[in-house]
Order: sequence, then structure tokens, then C-alpha cells
Amino acid sequence: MAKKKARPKREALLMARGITRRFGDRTILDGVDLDVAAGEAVGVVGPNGSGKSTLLRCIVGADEADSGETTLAGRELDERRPEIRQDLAVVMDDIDFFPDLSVVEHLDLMARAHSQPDAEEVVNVVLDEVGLMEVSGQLPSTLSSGQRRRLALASAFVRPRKLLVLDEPEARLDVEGVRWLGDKLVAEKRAGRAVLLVSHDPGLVERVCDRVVRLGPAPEPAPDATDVH
Ligand SMILES: Nc1ncnc2c1ncn2[C@@H]1O[C@H](COP(=O)(O)OP(=O)(O)OP(=O)(O)O)[C@@H](O)[C@H]1O
Repeated sequence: MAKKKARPKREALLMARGITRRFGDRTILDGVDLDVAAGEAVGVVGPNGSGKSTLLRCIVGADEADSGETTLAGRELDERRPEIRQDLAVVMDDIDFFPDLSVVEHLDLMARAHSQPDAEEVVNVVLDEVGLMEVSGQLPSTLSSGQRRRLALASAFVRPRKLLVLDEPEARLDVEGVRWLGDKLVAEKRAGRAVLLVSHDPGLVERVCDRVVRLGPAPEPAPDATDVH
């Protein structure tokens, strides 16, 4: 169960208030408030099962909170609404790809479906950035798990967006991939976008996030070096 608050000094682009989610008699989220301003990154951290993914899913409307509300630039946030999809790019753990579209066809469709100006150029730049140029003609089923993760991230980066919501984006990336991801998320902030990031990578959170919301019990203090035998 968690009740945490995190408010930025600037006016929030994303504003979540009183998010409460119960499964049966278990209260996973208990009135969580969370704001993210443009140009800011907020991290959501906590142990397995503490409700991080549930919080993101409630915020973007992929799951229905028992109570609470979320707005993006003052409008109710629901990723199923077209005007919200224009401003929002989400990468969750369970992304599905079109099985019959190659990597480049998939990205091209994502870019054009979201009215990305200069779709072809943006797709080429992102393919190069995420290191998928060499496999751009392959079907998703023929990619490695890390390459599929890169494709999921690329699918967000080819879209127009004001807010980027990422659930453990570092999962399955190699060391170079995590470094690239950190660079990319810092660049997102510099471009004035807001980032909401669930992560188990303290280095990535430290590098990218301006503030952190912690769910679940407070972590145990690290054992003193002299205690280790
Ligand atoms: N649809 C569901 N039905 C019942 N319980 C659920 C459901 N979805 C999530 N839970 C429970 O809610 C709790 C929080 O799950 P959640 O996936 O949000 O955790 P998390 O912090 O993202 O974990 P992890 O770090 O392992 O990804 C877990 O105990 C999980 O079993």
C-alpha cells in the first residue's frame, strides 16, 4: 500500500490526484498524487509488486482506478482519446507488434498514424539512434529480446509527444543501450517534454530524474561494509 506525493515547482503538465487501486481486499495504491512538469522527469521506484506498473496503467487509462483522476495539459487523460494520443507516448512491458510488418514498416505506420510531420526522416533518424538499421527489414518475431525492446522504445520516439511514460525501459537493454537511453531521456527534457519513468536501475533514475516517487516500504539501509563477512 502506498500514499506518496510529488509536486514540481513549475506548473504541471501531467497531474494525477488521489489515485487509488484495489484488487480484491488489497489496496495497492492509496490516494497517490503525482505531478510532472514540461521539461521534467519524475521516477517511480519501489520493490517488485509495490504498484509501479499499476500506477502508470491507471495514469494513462489502461487500467481503471477505483478513484482519482489524471489530467494532461488540463484535459482528462485517457490514451484511447485521439487528442490525448497526440500528446502522449507510452511504452509498457506488454507491447504488441504487428506480426506481418517489418521493423521499418512498423515505425513508419506508428509515425504516420500519429501525424508525425516528416515521418520518413524521423523514422530513419530513430532507427539509427536505437541501432536497428541493420535489422530494419526483419519481422519483430525474428528480433532478439533486446532488439524488440529497442523497437518498442523507437515506436514511442517516432511519435509526436509532450509526455513520455515508460515502464522499465532499461529492461533487456545492454550497457550501451542503457547509456543511450539515459542520453535520450535527458534530451527529451531539454526539448521541453515531460518524462514519467518506472525503473529498477538506480543509475538511470539518478541520471535522468529530477524527483522520485517511492512506492511500498522504505528500503532497508545498505549494510555497512564492516558487516559483510
Ligand atoms: N489485474 C490484477 N489483478 C490482481 N492483482 C493485480 C493485478 N495487477 C496487479 N496486481 C497486483 O498488484 C500488485 C502491484 O503490481 P504491479 O505490477 O503494479 O507492481 P510493480 O511495482 O510494477 O512490480 P514489478 O517491480 O515487479 O514490475 C502486485 O501484488 C500484483 O500482484
